[in-house]
Amino acid sequence: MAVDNDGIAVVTLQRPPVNSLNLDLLQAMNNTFDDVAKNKSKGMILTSASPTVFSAGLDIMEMYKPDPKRLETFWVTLQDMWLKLFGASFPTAAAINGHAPAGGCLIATSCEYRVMLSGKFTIGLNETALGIVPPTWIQDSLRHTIPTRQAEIALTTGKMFTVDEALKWRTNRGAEGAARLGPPVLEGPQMPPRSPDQILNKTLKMCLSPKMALDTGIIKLNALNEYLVTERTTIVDNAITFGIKKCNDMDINIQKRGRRKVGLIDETAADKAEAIEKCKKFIKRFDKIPSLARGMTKQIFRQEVLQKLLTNRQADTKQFLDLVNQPKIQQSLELYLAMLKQKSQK
Ligand SMILES: CCCCCCCCCCC/C=C/C(=O)SCCNC(=O)CCNC(=O)[C@H](O)C(C)(C)COP(=O)(O)OP(=O)(O)OC[C@H]1O[C@@H](n2cnc3c(N)ncnc32)[C@H](O)[C@@H]1OP(=O)(O)O
Repeated sequence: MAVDNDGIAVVTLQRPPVNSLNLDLLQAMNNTFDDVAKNKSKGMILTSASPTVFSAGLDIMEMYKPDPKRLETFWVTLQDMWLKLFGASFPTAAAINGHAPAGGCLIATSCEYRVMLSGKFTIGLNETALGIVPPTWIQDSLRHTIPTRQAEIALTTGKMFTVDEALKWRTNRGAEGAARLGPPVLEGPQMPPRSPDQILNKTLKMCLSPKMALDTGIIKLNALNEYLVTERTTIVDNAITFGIKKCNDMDINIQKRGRRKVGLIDETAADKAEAIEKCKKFIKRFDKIPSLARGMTKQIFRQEVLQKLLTNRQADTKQFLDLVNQPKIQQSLELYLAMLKQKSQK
């Protein structure tokens, strides 16, 4: 842990090669979170010493052929880590400088703010894809971060989000929708881009002109009708071009406005230093907010989710121990470890 001049603690996970969460690392995290609270730090930023992995999630070695007592302590320590981090009264942010699967995503979603490095990294709760049901409180962490519907789809599909997807969700309207209609007809001498309103107003003006004879007016209206029907694609393209130009003139970012944000991460950064700076900026937002009021408001906001685990802690532990001790799960863990080893040797 390093505390900067502003009193913000930067906590770096440092368990090579992939910061997998074993009992020792979880205990060290818990002690550090207690220190941050005791020192009355202004806030805490979690990051990783690895250049490519924030955290690979739970250390599978803790669950494979486990010692029963250690396994129980491992799970209770993980619960403690989550209760301390999710329930921390001080501001928390994650500078996610690499992959964050499963338990890695849990740490990130337990924080209040997330900045992830742009690049080929992924983040998400992949448990379902591994044949495991994520415990309620782990599901709650995601549901607390992104909209319920997207959380349900992500959890049931074991979705690992790319950085871009984590920031945004699927597209609906906007620039990409326009692209689906084909390339817009750009400005030219024959067809300058005009809004549909401009075209109709001009025709109406012509038709209402006292100089216009009735038969000429009818001919013109018929011509307009034919034009609207046969040239509808061009008209739509022109309307889109017109809209895009207007948005650009008004400095409106249509690319961003057209996409729905999933918000699993709040911002991206080019490197770790920038990610930490952005996290600090988030924490400094609370400089003028009384810290007691802030902390209590956060805890009330998160209370329901925290209380659910506190009430069901023993049952949750028993469920985990029963699951891990199943021969079928032990077999899956063995296969998964072998697969990871094989992949790392390639
Ligand atoms: C199957 C799980 C059953 C769990 C049973 C019940 C649990 C209920 C609780 C549910 C809540 C949380 C669950 C979890 O967190 S489970 C862990 C899920 N994590 C993953 O699936 C990530 C696996 N790792 C990776 O995908 C990659 O390692 C990663 C993208 C993170 C990094 O890739 P990179 O190429 O940089 O590194 P390598 O893959 O080469 O790995 C290097 C060495 O590290 C070992 N490794 C990786 N991840 C783990 C891990 N989670 N636990 C232990 N060891 C891990 C890997 O085998 C390599 O080892 P060697 O160098 O010795 O070959």
